[in-house]
Amino acid sequence: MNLTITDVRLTPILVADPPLLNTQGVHQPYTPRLIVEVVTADGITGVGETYGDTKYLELARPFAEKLKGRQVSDLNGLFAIADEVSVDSSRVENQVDVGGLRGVQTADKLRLSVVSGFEVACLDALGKALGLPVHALLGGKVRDAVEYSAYLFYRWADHPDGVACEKDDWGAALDPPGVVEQARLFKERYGFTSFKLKGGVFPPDEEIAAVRALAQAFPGHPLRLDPNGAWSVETSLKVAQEVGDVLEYLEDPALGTPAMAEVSAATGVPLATNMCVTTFAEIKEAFTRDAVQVVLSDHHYWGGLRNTQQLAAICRTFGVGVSMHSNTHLGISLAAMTHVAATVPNLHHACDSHYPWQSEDVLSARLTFDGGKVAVSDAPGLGVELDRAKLGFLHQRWLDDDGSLRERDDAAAMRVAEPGWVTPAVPRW
Ligand SMILES: O=C([O-])C(=O)C[C@H](O)[C@@H](O)C(=O)[O-]
Ligand SMILES: [Mg+2]
Repeated sequence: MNLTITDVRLTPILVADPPLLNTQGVHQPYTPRLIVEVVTADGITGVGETYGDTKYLELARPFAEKLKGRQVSDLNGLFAIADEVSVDSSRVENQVDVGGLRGVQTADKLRLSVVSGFEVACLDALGKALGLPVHALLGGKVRDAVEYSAYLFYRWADHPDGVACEKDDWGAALDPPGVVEQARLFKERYGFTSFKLKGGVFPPDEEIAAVRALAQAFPGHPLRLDPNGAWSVETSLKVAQEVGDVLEYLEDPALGTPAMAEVSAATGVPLATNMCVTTFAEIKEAFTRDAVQVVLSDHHYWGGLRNTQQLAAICRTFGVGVSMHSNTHLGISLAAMTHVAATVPNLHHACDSHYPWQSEDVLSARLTFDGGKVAVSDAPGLGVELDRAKLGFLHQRWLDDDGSLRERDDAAAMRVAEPGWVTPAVPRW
C-alpha cells in the first residue's frame, strides 16, 4: 500500500443559501466553500470541505503544494505545514469573523480552518486505503447515530427582488407564528426534536415571544436561543430570567468572556458558546471564570476532527458540556461532523447543522436525517461519494462570479434590501 500523496485538488464553489437573518445582516444568495481532494499513489481520493473565502484559498493553495509527497497518515504533520504558510496581516482584522460568527479573527484560526479541510480529506483517503470508517481511525464510535437539532432562522421568503438566487418552499419566518411554523416543518421533514433559534435579529422582547411560542407548541423539547453576542449583560440577564425555564442553554448572549462571566455569575441558565471559546488558548480564562457551561465544537475552526476530540476531553475534565456549532456546509462536512461526534462520549447535546438549508450538494447521494439523527457510516473513509458533475456546476458558478459573492458578507447582502445598513455595534440591545 502506497499512502504517498501525489496530487491535491482544490475546488472553490458557490452554493445556494437562503435569506437567513442574523445580527450582522442576511446570508448571500450564494456562499463560498472549498472542496479539497487528496489523491494517493495508489489512486485513492479523499475529500474534505472548509470555508471558501479568498483568505482561506490564499492559504490552501501553498498548503496543497507542500502536502504533495507526504503520507496521508501524517496528520500531525499538517500542523507543521500550517505553520509554514504565512497569513497576510491585512486578512486578520480585529473584528468578528462573519463566516461562522466565531469571535475575533486571528492568523492561527485561519490556518486551523484550512488544516481541517486537509485533515478530513487525509482521513477519508486513509480510511479508504485501510478499509476502515473515519470513526474507527478516531478510536471508534460510541453511538450508532448522531442527533442534530433544528436550526431555526428568522428569514425572508425570498432574497430581495432582482437578486439571482435559487428559490425554496420554506416561506418567511419573521414573527412567533412564523418561527413555530418553521419548527413544525423541520420536525415533519427531518424528525428533529430540539430547536435552536438564531436570535440577535429583532429586539429581545420579540425573540422572547418566539421562544415562548416554541415552548408552547413543542412542550418538553429542548430549546436554545443564540443572538451571537448582540446583548448587554443586563439584557442577557433579562432574557435569561424570562425564558430560562424553557431553555436547554442560552448561547453567546453577550460578547466575550468577561461579559459572559458576568452573565453566568448572575443566572442559573447554562451558557453555551462558539464565540468566546474558539481556540485552545481561550479555554483557560473562560473555564476558570466559569463563563460558559457548554462549548460548541466545530472541527472547521478547531483544526480538525482530532482537535475536536481533544477539546471534548478538556471539557470533560472541567465538567463543561459539549455541543457542536455549524454554519453553511455541505454533506462532506456533515459526514465529518457525524464521524467525530460519534466518538465523543460526552456529547450530551444535539449538534447544530445548517445542512437542511442547503438545497445543493457535491455528493451523489445526500445524507439524511431520520428522527433528527444521522446514522454513523461504517463504510470505508467518510462513506460519501463525490459527484463530479455537481462539483463542476458549482465551481462554474464560482468562476462566473464577478467577485462579489466570493467573500461571505452578510452586511453587504443586507444593504441590497436596506441601503443604509451597517454591521450593528455590539451590544446592539
Ligand atoms: O453562532 C452560531 O451558531 C453561528 O454563528 C452559526 C452561523 O454562522 C449562523 O449564525 C449564520 O450562518 O448566520
Ligand atoms: Mg452560536
